Amino acid sequence: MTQKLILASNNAGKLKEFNELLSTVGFEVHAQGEYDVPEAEEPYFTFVENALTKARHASRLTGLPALADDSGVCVNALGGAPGVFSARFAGEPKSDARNNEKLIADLAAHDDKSAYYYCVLVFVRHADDPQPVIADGRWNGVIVPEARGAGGFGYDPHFFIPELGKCTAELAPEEKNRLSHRGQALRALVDKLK
Ligand SMILES: O=P(O)(O)OP(=O)(O)OP(=O)(O)OC[C@H]1O[C@@H](n2cnc3c(O)ncnc32)[C@H](O)[C@@H]1O
Ligand SMILES: [Mg+2]
Repeated sequence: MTQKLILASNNAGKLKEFNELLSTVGFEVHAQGEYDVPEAEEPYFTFVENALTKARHASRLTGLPALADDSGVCVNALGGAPGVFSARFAGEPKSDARNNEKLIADLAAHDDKSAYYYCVLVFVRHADDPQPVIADGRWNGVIVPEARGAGGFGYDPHFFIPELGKCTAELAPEEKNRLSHRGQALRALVDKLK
């Protein structure tokens, strides 16, 4: 039996990756936008609290199980910034282009360009689920000043994987999903749901 699930996100890049990742796992996936769920507040300083809030919000408004993702890029020389603030690093309105510009400018004076993507997923069976299912994933890379590639979203044109010699925007969708923080987290989550 397929189980209906709400993806508690408005980010088109994430939704595309989740549709690819979840297509094989027996869930009928609906973005929260299909149910007119507005964006939830993300007031917290931890990924897990923001993800839990987003999942509960979507589940409360739809009456369905919900999966939320809170993620970001954490840059070591910047003390882990932009981290939980990745989506709005350069302020409102959200803009990948301005976020990337600010990241490159802030890092220009630093030799250490190492960074990692981090993703927490939270699944709730209902809005007040006392046992949310939580999984995370991490993907190490290096921030490069020149944009490369047209795939992915967000910081992908500047997130370089030394072992592949490519930025994550240069990867085929399947390759990104196989390696990414989100792919790792989703496989761990699905294992916990079995
Ligand atoms: O909250 P929702 O609606 O899911 O969408 P969002 O874009 O606001 O998502 P987050 O609050 O979790 O912020 C995550 C940001 O981190 C960045 N990010 C996360 N995963 C990424 C990935 O796989 N590739 C590139 N950038 C990523 C990107 O800038 C995202 O906007
Ligand atoms: Mg957000």
